[in-house]
Amino acid sequence: MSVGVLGAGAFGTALAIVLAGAGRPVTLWAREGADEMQAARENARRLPGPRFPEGLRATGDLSEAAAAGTLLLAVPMQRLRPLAERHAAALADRPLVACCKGVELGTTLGPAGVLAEVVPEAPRAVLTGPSFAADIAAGLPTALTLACAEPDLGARLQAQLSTPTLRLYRTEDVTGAELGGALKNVIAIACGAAMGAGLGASARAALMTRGFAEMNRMAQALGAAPATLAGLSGFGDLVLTCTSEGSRNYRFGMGLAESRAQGTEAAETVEGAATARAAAERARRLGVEMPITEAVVAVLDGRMALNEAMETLLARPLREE
Ligand SMILES: NC(=O)C1=CN([C@@H]2O[C@H](COP(=O)(O)OP(=O)(O)OC[C@H]3O[C@@H](n4cnc5c(N)ncnc54)[C@H](OP(=O)(O)O)[C@@H]3O)[C@@H](O)[C@H]2O)C=CC1
Ligand SMILES: O=C(CO)COP(=O)(O)O
Repeated sequence: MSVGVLGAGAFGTALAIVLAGAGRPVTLWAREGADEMQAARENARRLPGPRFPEGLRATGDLSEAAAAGTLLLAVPMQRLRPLAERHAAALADRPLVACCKGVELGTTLGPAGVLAEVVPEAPRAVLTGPSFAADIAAGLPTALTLACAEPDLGARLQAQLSTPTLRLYRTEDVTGAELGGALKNVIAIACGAAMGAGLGASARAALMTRGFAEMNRMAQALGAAPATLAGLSGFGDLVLTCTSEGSRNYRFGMGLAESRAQGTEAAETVEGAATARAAAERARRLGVEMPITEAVVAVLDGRMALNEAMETLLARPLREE
């Protein structure tokens, strides 16, 4: 089965490389620079280094990629709706796998919810979990979650998108999988800020653990299963992103501590910034407490300095774990 990847950022390119390397014919659509990539056999701008396998073709013509049997949508979360709206007709009749992590500003929907609104007739799934694009493209072992509410389609996509180095686990809990992938980026910003401020590894462990608790509160309020949050898409991705400077969200948090990140959200893809705001809004509406997320938003919006945010978290009433 052929695969079309829409969005030639780091992640889309890495997925295209590993799938083509495993023998799937893959067409990678880039809105800019496709001819250069196709000639150089490399995405020098977004994922420099890894070479394109023979079965990978880059194109600037979306309809070529959209003709594939399965489509992976690998653009940042806040860009998913404009992309899907613009190309709704081309996306309408084949499985769409959203590969973005986040909550949409305004609607507070995840990627599956956005696709359900824009292209309701297309079967959909979400691919999420702990993986850096560079690791996937280098053929390093990686395990991800493929979430699909339709079990038969989920099983087909799991088989189609697994390779000898990219191992997919399946779940029908789409809400849990997408919230795990979205909310861990907010906690990664908090952890990066704590480490950047020199608060130490114990403080980071506390933020990860209490962050995981608030991820679970939000997810369960929306009907997700705790087991999904404990899996690759929640706990797994939280661990990766909160402990590695390979993460853009974590690095962005470190930058906040050094007062050099405010206003730089647009410089690279930092999904946790918009997601923190959207998740905090959703949590307030649901009556769910998310103190770390609220603290991240307060710092991002310039309403609190980082040390004030930490003091506010530490001054919360003592309670049972
Ligand atoms: N990088 C990683 O390690 C991982 C990323 N992800 C997720 O994948 C998603 C994408 O991230 P990533 O690939 O890293 O991001 P990048 O910043 O590397 O690339 C984003 C890509 O999206 C393209 N894009 C943005 N807006 C549009 C649009 N309206 N139409 C078409 N293309 C558009 C950009 O095009 P252009 O180049 O022309 O600007 C760029 O190629 C995020 O949700 C991220 O959380 C998930 C796991 C791992
Ligand atoms: O989602 C990721 C790892 O699973 C990538 O993390 P960043 O977006 O923070 O770089």
